[in-house]
Amino acid sequence: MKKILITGGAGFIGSHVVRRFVTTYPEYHIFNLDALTYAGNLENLRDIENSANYTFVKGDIVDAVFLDELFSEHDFYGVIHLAAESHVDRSITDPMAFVMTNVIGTANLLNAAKKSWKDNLAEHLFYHVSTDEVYGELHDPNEFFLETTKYDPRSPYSASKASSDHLVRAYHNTYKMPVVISNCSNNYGPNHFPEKLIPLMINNILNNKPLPVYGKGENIRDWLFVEDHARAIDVIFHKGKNGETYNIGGHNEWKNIDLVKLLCQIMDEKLNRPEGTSARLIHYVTDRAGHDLRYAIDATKLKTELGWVPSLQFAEGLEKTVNWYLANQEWLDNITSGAYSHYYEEMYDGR
Ligand SMILES: Cc1cn([C@H]2C[C@H](O)[C@@H](COP(=O)(O)OP(=O)(O)O[C@H]3O[C@H](C)C(=O)[C@H](O)[C@H]3O)O2)c(=O)[nH]c1=O
Repeated sequence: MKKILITGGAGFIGSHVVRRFVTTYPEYHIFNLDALTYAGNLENLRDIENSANYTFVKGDIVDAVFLDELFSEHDFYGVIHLAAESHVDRSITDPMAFVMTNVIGTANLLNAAKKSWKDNLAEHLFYHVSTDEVYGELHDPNEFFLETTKYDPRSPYSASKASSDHLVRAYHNTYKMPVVISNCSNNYGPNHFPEKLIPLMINNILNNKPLPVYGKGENIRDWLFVEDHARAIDVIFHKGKNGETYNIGGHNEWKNIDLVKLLCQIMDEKLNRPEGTSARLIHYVTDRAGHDLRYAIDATKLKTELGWVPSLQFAEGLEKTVNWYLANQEWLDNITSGAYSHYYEEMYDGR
């Protein structure tokens, strides 16, 4: 049985990747390593936690000694590295947390893998899951990020992810570690922590709280359903070429304000509220510092070389997402006011 280590598997994207691998590949044993910081939540994996091919390990990738011990205990065939601090706003107020986890943590993981795999390095794989934010921002509507686009990270978050991408490439070039990297656009779907735009808006609409739209709401993001991202990771892990980078995206660009208005409309329908009720909650607030204008990704390489395309239309994905939050209000309440609320209150100002 091949052992695979997935880091950050209790988080939003990580939990979807863990579920996909545990349920699709009984021939693998999946180890989910997660520090269970504020956004990691084992509730996300209740349905698969008793699977014979699944083990949860609590630990922090910043702890190099712990990682060395873990790698000496298990001969992992591969690593899929998703553990990261991911919220841009938090990176503006606390950049060092991002440097520690995203840069130092990734370096520790690469080192532990390199030491453990030294006798047969070529037979292993280190997969780094990254973001399209490393490419900076776009202004020309006809331009898209390509795998060859020069890195231009502009927030502490994206700079920390760019650094970790560079470290992974450095281990490939210097030590010949087999690696793949993917850079994905904005994800949405079930289990998304309600600090990010879509779940925050859903949560605030449910609770009749103001909907904070940064600046004029003109910034553009490309949205991809999280299960489509997990499927892309599966495809790249199995078929990606050693040393290559793959962009992943939904080809689904939305101005923030249009997306918020659409969510208001869907929520009014679902909650049987008169049309326009939720939209009245929209508040334009001070813009994010250094707010990137537009992210748009070209995922042609992934399509032509590995055959991946997104499976869900946005309308279908949003419908699924909203339905999930309505059916799982306890999950949301546990984070915002229940069992996990101290994290939410401490780390987030509760907008
Ligand atoms: C939370 C919030 C956000 N926004 C705006 C800011 C952005 O233009 C957009 C999406 O923000 P969010 O923080 O959800 O996501 P991004 O800053 O685009 O970054 C996300 O997508 C990339 C790919 C990652 O790699 C990040 O890890 C992930 O967090 O909505 C608002 O207007 N109001 C709000 O309350």
